[in-house]
Amino acid sequence: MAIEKYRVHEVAKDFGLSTKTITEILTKYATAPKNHMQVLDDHELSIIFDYLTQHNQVSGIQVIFADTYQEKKKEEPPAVQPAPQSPAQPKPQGQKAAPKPQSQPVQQKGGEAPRQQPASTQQPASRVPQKKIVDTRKGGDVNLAKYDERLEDLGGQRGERMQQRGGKEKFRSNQRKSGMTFSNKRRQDEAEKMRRLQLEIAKKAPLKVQIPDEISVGELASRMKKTGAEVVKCLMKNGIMASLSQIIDFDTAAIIAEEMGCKVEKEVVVTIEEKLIDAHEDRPEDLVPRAPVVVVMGHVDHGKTSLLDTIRNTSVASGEAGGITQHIGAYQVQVNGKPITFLDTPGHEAFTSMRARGAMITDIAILMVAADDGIMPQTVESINHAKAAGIPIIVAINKIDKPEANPDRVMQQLTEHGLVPEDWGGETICCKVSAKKNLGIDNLLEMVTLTAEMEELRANPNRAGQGTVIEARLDKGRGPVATLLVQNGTLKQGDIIIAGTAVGRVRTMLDYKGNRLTEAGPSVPVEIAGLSEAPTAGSPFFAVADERMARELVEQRKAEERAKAAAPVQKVSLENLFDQIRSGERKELALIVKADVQGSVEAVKASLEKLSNDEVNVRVIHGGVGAINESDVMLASSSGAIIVGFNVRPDAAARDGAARQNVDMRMYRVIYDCIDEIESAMKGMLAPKYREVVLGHAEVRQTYKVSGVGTVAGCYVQDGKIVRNCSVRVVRDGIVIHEGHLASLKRFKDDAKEVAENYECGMTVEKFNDIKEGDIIEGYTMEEIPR
Ligand SMILES: Nc1nc2c(ncn2[C@@H]2O[C@H](COP(=O)(O)OP(=O)(O)OP(=O)(O)O)[C@@H](O)[C@H]2O)c(=O)[nH]1
Repeated sequence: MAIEKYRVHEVAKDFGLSTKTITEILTKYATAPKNHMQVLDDHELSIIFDYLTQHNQVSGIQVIFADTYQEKKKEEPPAVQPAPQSPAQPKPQGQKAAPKPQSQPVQQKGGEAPRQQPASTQQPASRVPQKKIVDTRKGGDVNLAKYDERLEDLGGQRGERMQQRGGKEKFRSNQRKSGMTFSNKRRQDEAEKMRRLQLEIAKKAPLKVQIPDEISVGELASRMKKTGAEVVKCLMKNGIMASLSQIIDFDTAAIIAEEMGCKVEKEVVVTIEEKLIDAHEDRPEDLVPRAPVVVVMGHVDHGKTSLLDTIRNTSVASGEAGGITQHIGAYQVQVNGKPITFLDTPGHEAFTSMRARGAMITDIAILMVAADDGIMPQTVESINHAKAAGIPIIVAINKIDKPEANPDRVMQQLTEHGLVPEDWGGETICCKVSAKKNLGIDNLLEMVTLTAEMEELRANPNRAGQGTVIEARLDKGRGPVATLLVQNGTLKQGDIIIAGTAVGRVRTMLDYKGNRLTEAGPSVPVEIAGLSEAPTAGSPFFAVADERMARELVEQRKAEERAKAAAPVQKVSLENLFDQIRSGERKELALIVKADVQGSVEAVKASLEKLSNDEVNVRVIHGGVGAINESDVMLASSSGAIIVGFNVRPDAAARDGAARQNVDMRMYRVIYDCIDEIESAMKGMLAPKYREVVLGHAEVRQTYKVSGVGTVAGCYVQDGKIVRNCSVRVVRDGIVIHEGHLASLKRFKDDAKEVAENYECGMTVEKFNDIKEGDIIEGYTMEEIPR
């Protein structure tokens, strides 16, 4: 900005004062100017203006405005008519310079220089005696902006007047310089200063960076407006070696960003799911009691189905004889006016398979134990499944009508599994019932309602319905049909729902009896039609407001599913155990132990649990005798457990399930090996160099004793292949009875290198002759694991 010069003599001239007066003011209040040509700075000018203002007071600000107003009015007629400005104002004549209202009024005659006027610092005050007391600018607290505005106004008016009155060109140019230009300049100066200051502040204020949960180093650098090298260097300073493409977590990124002078804000990414699905927490005052959801578990033939049938049939009003026609996988009964929802899918498999998918739908488990049979392997499984889910167990000791029933023995056995009956001072409710004869069922149901009351099960019926898919199928006439359990809110006919990868409107809604419903509240099971496809059991469903967005979410889920299928991830394995412990992800190592004899189960369980240390707790969530089955795999999958087998093998379904669900199964023959391996894995010292690769299985169909050779097994290769010299194990009823090598492999009379699936062959096992018909010979090799 060009700064115009304003000299002593120009100031004097503009104010109609002598150079001497100005010089005197400056000498008194600042430094004396060298001569009349000296350029004055802002400070000096302020002093002069202040001084003149103080010594040329007006009676009120309105006087000035009144003057201005009147003067303007007067200017309207073409003839220049000096008019009395105010009674106090001296009358100027003709083209004489107008008096300055707030400063020195100057009386000039003709072209006479104002300098000729005798002037002193005292003089102006005496010349405007009528204009009194308006001084707002005393002391250092000067409002410059206001001051400038006044000055500009005055200057502007005077310039205008001068022009009107044919004032000199020179005067006008001075006027511009002194009044208008000067104040504009000052104002611009101020504005410029302000802008610079703001810029400076903005520069100094820390840069705000938004950081998501995970961010690549390169992206972080660009968000912080820094170079990648600077960020990498800062990371290294903090002991983190990371390349530009490496992903770092929010905490690390935040530390780095703060260290580099940025202000960190967490970037919240709102997904379609978050936008679409109402997941707000209910306020306690909105919650009302809801019916408990009960599942019946137990060993085969202990009476689960009979119990469910009895409960269902007795609950049906006599008028509805003929029972329930519509079977929808869940039903509700009323006990003393209180509803109980039963999942009509007996067995823990269904229960655990849902839990494996993250669906926690049951509140209470009824454990059926036949009084004549006692606790059996599946009873133990059921106990452990319910315990893993953390739900209360009510024991129904069934078949008490049988003469051989021995409920006390059952109770004794229960204590061995951590369920101490109430009668014996424990907390487990045990009810003696007969499902067949309908004995004690009422009491059992009452116990269920009591337990439910203790659990304080609540839900909010006044929100959009949500819950879990219990089962779904494709009906020929009705299309995809799903049984849903509403867990919170109220599901209404016509609602748009999304369940896993299925979406659609609730076209029809039926209760378990087949009656049409228009709405269903919490804990109510319903069968609905109207979905685009049959959703998977265990999928959560939600009633949503926006169908288009719901369809978009379904597409997204389908794409995610495809991507997941392409890249399976191992949930927990001995290989990744240490990493998970180190990263704090895992605080507990859950194990399922299966062995050939109960003694081994107990021994292994005790030894493994002793491995617990400060960082990780080792817990055997289930132990049992026999081959590893699908149920074990499901429990492992839903609980994030590793399966440990001793002298047992997984059956075909378990093998498939484990492969599908990435469950780690470890087989051992010696307890010591198992303890050693798990201990090493926990310390991160596991160095498994070899992995077992199962080649195939052959069933022994016939055996021949050949003298000098031993027992020859005539086999049929069921799957895979058997290769000569491969390692084999002989498995009888799921239990490994021998491990060794093949001694010979023949097709008819010839030696064979390998025998493929569906072919017969003869084989002998090195140093083992106790082969029997029905044994399974599993061929395997050890393969090096690339590290
Ligand atoms: N005496 C007597 N028999 C019963 C009782 N409850 C069930 N049974 C019988 O026990 C057998 C098995 O009963 P289910 O209800 O099918 O047993 P489950 O546990 O559902 O069996 P799975 O479905 O095979 O797992 C049937 O023959 C029933 O009649 C009972 O209270 N008393």
